[in-house]
Amino acid sequence: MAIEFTKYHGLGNDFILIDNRSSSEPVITPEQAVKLCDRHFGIGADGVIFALPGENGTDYTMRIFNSDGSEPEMCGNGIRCLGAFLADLEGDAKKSDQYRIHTLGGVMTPQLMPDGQVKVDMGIPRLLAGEIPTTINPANEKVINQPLEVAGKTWDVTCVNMGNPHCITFVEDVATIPLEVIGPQFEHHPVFPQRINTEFIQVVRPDYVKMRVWERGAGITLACGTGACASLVAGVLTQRCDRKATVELPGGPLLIEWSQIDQRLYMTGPAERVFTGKID
Ligand SMILES: N[C@@H](CCC[C@H](N)C(=O)O)C(=O)O
Repeated sequence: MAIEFTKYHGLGNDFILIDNRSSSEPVITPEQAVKLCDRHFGIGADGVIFALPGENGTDYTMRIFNSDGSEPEMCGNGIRCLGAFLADLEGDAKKSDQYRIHTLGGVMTPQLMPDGQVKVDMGIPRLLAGEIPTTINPANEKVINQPLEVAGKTWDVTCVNMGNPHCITFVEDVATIPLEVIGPQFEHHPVFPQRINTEFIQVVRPDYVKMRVWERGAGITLACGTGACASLVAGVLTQRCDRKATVELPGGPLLIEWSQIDQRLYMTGPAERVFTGKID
């Protein structure tokens, strides 16, 4: 059976999107996803995203496999791509510019903006150690500027769950961080029982930061939407950032706002269709 797919990216964080609306289980296994994501022997992507029927009164459900076949709860760049993909699939039948999407990390709401960007209500960040999850602190305490030994060095880390888990550390110069060496050591550190996404942040101004990321299950990527949101939260909690800032990633900028009114995170950025194809 041939399966149609569309390749999208959000700032170079790239995904294979599959119309899975006629079934509540992904039509591709995690093992097949690993093969499709391979950049030499497959299509090449950071993950495979499925558009499934909505659950609990939502419009649709998003599920995603990382390029290593693991299943994360959420993906920020991916949900912008999913919003654009759904609008394409619905075509003239589209009734709204906004979708309520069920994910394993909670309900997220991407909205297609008139300028082609996608703005997403990413929900309220969770900050307790037990919610990350991490054993750095007792389960009912936050993890803000806590020392963590990784690769023979002590890093001050702040942990934030944006549906998926993030560990943020602030550095002088992101360009000097040997991501491919220390990224895996953060990801597999025993204090993170479900592994971790790790963001290194250089604060240029309170409203402009540079970020590099090592993603759980995908390694170095050009952008991470949930990571950008988690990093802004960490920047506010440690008095380094304004509540609204541009996060500059290797693939380009995301605008992130942590609303004082409803305490929710809002992420605005692009979602680009690249090509369509068929998997035999
Ligand atoms: N790139 C994504 C995050 C994808 C999931 C992540 N690798 C995880 O395992 O949590 C984003 O844009 O948020």
